[in-house]
Amino acid sequence: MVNIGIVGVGLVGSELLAQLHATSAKRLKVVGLTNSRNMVVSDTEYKSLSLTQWKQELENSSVAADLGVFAKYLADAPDHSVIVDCTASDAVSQLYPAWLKAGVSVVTPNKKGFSGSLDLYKEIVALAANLGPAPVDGAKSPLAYHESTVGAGLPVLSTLTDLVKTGDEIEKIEGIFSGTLSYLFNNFSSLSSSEGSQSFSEIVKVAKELGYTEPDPRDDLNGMDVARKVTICGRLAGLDLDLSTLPVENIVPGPLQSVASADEFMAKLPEFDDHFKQLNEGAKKEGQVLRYVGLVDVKGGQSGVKLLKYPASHPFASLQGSDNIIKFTTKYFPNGLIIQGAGAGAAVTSFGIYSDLLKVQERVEGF
Ligand SMILES: NC(=O)C1=CN([C@@H]2O[C@H](COP(=O)(O)OP(=O)(O)OC[C@H]3O[C@@H](n4cnc5c(N)ncnc54)[C@H](OP(=O)(O)O)[C@@H]3O)[C@@H](O)[C@H]2O)C=CC1
Ligand SMILES: N[C@@H](CC=O)C(=O)O
Repeated sequence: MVNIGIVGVGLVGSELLAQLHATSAKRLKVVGLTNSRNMVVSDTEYKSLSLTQWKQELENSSVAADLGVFAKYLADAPDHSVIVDCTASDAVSQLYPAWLKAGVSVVTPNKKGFSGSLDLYKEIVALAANLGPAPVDGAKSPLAYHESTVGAGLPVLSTLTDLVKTGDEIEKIEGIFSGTLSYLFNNFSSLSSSEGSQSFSEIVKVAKELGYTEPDPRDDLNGMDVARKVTICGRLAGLDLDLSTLPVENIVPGPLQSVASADEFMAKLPEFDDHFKQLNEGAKKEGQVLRYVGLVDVKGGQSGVKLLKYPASHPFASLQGSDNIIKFTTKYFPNGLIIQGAGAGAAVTSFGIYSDLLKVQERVEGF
């Protein structure tokens, strides 16, 4: 039996609990939940918390959130424990090394720990038995899985890891890595779209309502979400990519880059609809569409993130909905290995996290 503690029960964390409940996961047991205010943990016997009443129990809990106490509770469990970080918090990701050192595995869709400081990344890799050279010691070995940090539930990182481990040589990884920006430009910049269709700001609003955006949608439009995914893939492919030096095209209009809150940003975005309309019309006149792409250029050193134009015949031009498309060009796959599908939203993200939890459970229990 594997104990699970979930940090962050917003959109993605709640959906994960719903998926665990719907499938009555037999060898996974949720024993702790915390948001930034309150926490609940089970008793000393680590019984499962209620997967139907958890919201009320967390809201009514008189125990203040304390990630130190939360992690110790999980580390003290008789069976293997996993902390699932479903926040977008940098501060929470800084705690992964301490959790791993205490023997607790980490599963997360949070990109911060794997794309932030290279030192933190290398420390996590060195401590997790599945990522680095740490000795594997059966059920005690802590593991770290983060499939949902790139492409939500799409098998992007597991495929990349397998290619690297089996001796393939990655030349480049390119694609549309953002569900939000895919949805935005698929709907806004199509050669068949009629005049007077939805404005740019209206489509951003829908993407937010559909759960595709980051908690703060500026993190999507400023390119940082894609830059983080490019950094994560680049590091797995052997590059020491760093966000501070990666070229990133920020498409947030200048005057909106410094507004105080996400709400103010959303309220002012309609003032810039004409700016985006003109960009789109420029592309249309050339018979092209706009697409926001990321590139990991292992051989050529040109990794980065940009808004580019593509003709209708290009595969990026005909994507649907929030789909991501990621193409690996490698020694084994000189014509490309392509992964495509829904790349954002609570259901697919939680599917990726749940699959990672099953990998931990299979690895520590052997079935
Ligand atoms: N939406 C998607 O399609 C995808 C999302 N992701 C990632 O999933 C993660 C979660 O996203 P989402 O569910 O939309 O985010 P939400 O904003 O809906 O939820 C975040 C949760 O984290 C909690 N939280 C924040 N800081 C802390 C803290 N310091 N300690 C404890 N809890 C904290 C919040 O608590 P409180 O309410 O108290 O503030 C809230 O419960 C993000 O990292 C995102 O990038 C990854 C792939 C796809
Ligand atoms: N905001 C992100 C969510 C998944 O990582 C996106 O739009 O792709």
